[in-house]
This record gives sequence, C-alpha cells and structure tokens, in this order.
Amino acid sequence: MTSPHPLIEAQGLAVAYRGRQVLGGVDFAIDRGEIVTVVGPNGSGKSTLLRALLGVVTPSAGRVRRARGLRIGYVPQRLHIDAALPLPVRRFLSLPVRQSPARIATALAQVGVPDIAGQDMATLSGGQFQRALLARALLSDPDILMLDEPTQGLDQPGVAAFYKLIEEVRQTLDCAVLLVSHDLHVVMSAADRVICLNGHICCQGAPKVVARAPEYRALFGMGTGGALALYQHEHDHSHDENCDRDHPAPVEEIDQEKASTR
Ligand SMILES: Nc1ncnc2c1ncn2[C@@H]1O[C@H](COP(=O)(O)OP(=O)(O)OP(=O)(O)O)[C@@H](O)[C@H]1O
Repeated sequence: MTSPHPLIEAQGLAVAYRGRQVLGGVDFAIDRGEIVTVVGPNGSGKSTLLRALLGVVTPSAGRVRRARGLRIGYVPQRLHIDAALPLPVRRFLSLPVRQSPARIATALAQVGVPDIAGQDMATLSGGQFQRALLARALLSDPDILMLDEPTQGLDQPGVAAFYKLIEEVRQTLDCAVLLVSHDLHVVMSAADRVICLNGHICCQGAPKVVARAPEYRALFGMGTGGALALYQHEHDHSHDENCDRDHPAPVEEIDQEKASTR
C-alpha cells in the first residue's frame, strides 16, 4: 500500500505510438524508500512506462502526477557513446550539469569505481560503464532513481553486485528506486514490490506473492518460484501482499486528462 503522497503516481495511464496502444489502464504509485521492479516480456511496455513517468512520453489517456520539485535520476536502457570521440568519465559526469571534481570523486566512490575518473568512457568494462551511468544519475541527488535494465550485459556476479549497490544507495539516499529488469531471480529478491507488465499490469505485489500468481507464471514459467527460495531476503517490514489481478478498463473508459508536467 502506498502513502497518500507518493513521489509519482499514474492513474489510468495509456500510451500509444502512432495510434497503436502499447500500454493501457496502468495505475501506479511509488513512495520514498521503496524498490519497485517492473518485469515483463520484450515489448510489454516497460521502458514506455518509465518514459511516461519521466514525462518524456505523453500519455494518450490517464495522467501522471509527480511530487512538486521531484528530482529523478534516470539510467537509460541504452546509451551509445561514439568510441571515436574521447570522453573521459569526469567529463561525462559533468554533462549536462557541471560538477565539481570533489562531487565527481564522491559519486564514483559511492558506486564502487573510485579510480575511473580519468578513463575514457569507451574503454570501460560493462560493469564500470553501468556504474558510471549510476554515478551520473546520483549526481542529481535524486528523490527517485529510475533504471531501465541496468544490468544488461553483466555476468551473474556483476548483476548481484549491482543490485547490492542499488540497495546500499537506496539506504544512503533514502530515495525510491524504480527499475526494469529481466534478471528475474535477483530482482525478485531485491525488490519490495514487483509489477508484472504486459501492455497492462497483469499482477503486482511482494515478490513471493507475484511469483505464485498464475499471470506471472504464464509469462515466465514455473521455474522462478523455486529459485526464489534461494534468494529470498529477510524483511523487517510488512507488505501489502495482494496480487492485483484486475485487468484495465477498455481505453474508451479511461480519463482523457493529459499528464501534468510540473
Ligand atoms: N518510439 C516508438 N515508436 C513506435 N513504437 C515504439 C516506440 N517505442 C516503443 N515502441 C513500441 O512499443 C512497444 C513497447 O516497447 P517498450 O520499449 O516499452 O517495451 P519493453 O517492455 O521495454 O521491451 P524490451 O524488454 O524489449 O526492452 C513495442 O512494441 C515497441 O516496438
């Protein structure tokens, strides 16, 4: 259950590209301190949901509300950097907002790569690159971090280390974390809440509840439930364990109010 004053809230959110609806009837809210993970098959609208919450995609129906003055740190799914153009990490971190060397050093230390400031972005390993992107997102001192498949291309230990880092960052900054991922096993253990998306929210709830939901199993198979037991972490707080099985209203019934872009 989210609070009456979430950081971001969407109601009846729908998105269409050139008249083709890819997301519909999405009700969503996230509070400070929560880690929420969005899972779903390729093309199910995960990146679109993040982009609509960010305000870079205009909803075709429904609305998005962001808390006044909300600072969002965004790590995109892809970022192509031309290898022919030298771009030291410290300069990359100063784009688009100039940052002091001290802040850059702090951010790089925070994400566990204190020695790469002078290295060229094109020469970073996959894990170092992802950490540099995360450092850049942290430099905005975010209330919420949005990460779109941040562990793509990392090996399993790299993935596990990255999620551990996210958890540490959440604790240090007391920010919310919204992430999209395909790393089902680790995600299911690291998130407070999992949203299973397939053009609409198929089901959502605490990881162990979602893992049992027939909608989740229909999308991801039965295997994850077993693996979950290995990764399940200890919670010192309670969850709303209701798995929302309601499917969205047809598009025609959704509030047509456009997103506010405060
Ligand atoms: N700019 C765009 N113009 C037209 N169609 C788009 C655009 N962006 C995404 N789509 C389409 O919208 C649908 C949802 O895409 P989206 O990238 O949100 O899915 P996803 O769940 O993030 O997928 P993946 O797991 O493969 O990254 C897909 O069918 C995609 O082709």
